[in-house]
Amino acid sequence: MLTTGVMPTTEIISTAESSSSIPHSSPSQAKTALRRELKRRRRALSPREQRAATAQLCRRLRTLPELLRARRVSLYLPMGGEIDPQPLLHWLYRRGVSVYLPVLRPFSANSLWFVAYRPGTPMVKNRFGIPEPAAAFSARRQNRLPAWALDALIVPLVGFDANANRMGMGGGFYDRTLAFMRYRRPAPALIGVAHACQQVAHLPVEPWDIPLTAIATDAATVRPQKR
Ligand SMILES: Nc1nc2c(c(=O)[nH]1)N(C=O)[C@@H](CNc1ccc(C(=O)N[C@@H](CCC(=O)O)C(=O)O)cc1)CN2
Ligand SMILES: Nc1ncnc2c1ncn2[C@@H]1O[C@H](COP(=O)(O)OP(=O)(O)OP(=O)(O)O)[C@@H](O)[C@H]1O
Repeated sequence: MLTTGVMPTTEIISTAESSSSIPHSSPSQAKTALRRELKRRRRALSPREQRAATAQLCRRLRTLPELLRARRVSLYLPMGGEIDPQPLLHWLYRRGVSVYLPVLRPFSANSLWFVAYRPGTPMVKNRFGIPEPAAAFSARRQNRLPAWALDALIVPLVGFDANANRMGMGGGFYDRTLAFMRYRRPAPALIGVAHACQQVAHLPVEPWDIPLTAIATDAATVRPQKR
């Protein structure tokens, strides 16, 4: 359901590109307005609503087969009202799963590395103010993995729809990092997570979008219909 009133859905859909090349155009006004509205919605949740949503989300994530069989998992540290996957950490550590965080890759615009996150990992804030493993720690090869070596990624979403299409922060970080998934198998499971209130009726599918395996919220699990 598109309850934002920011833009008619048809206008949002009409911004989808049909070409297979990856244009470096600025995002459409409709997409920018929708992103702003969805970020406002999640920031508007009270601390109590945030805590309840996080607990429900993590309960749901613990039942997903993709996470039950994963040995190497990435998650993220939340900002700006994002739903918090951190209660999952103890469950993962207890089961001997290796946990990784996304780190902004140096010398490679808008793409990510995944760096080991365990007790004692030295942390700094990145340019967006999000804590991430410190540069010297991330620089050591034994502390990091490329995305293809993970079994599952928990991916933060700004918006999603009933067909598990996603919208992120707009930097193209995850799409660039996961672009290999178009040709390389096996590929990690991609589990998008968001608050239920971040669902909209339809999102445009961009040529560079990498499809998610599933989306989990505090209220539901959404899987893409057969393509
Ligand atoms: N928690 C978290 N970590 C993450 C991501 C994310 O979406 N959430 N990312 C997913 O790609 C990557 C970082 N990408 C980002 C892309 C854009 C902005 C950004 O535009 N920030 C605004 C303020 C935030 C807001 O508008 O709410 C800014 O710095 O001005 C932040 C992170 C890796 N780590
Ligand atoms: N594989 C890629 N190679 C080059 N540019 C890319 C690639 N994927 C996405 N981009 C660029 O990134 C920009 C942001 O894309 P989009 O608006 O879809 O971000 P998003 O999916 O919301 O962000 P994120 O992936 O960080 O969650 C677009 O301008 C797009 O051209």
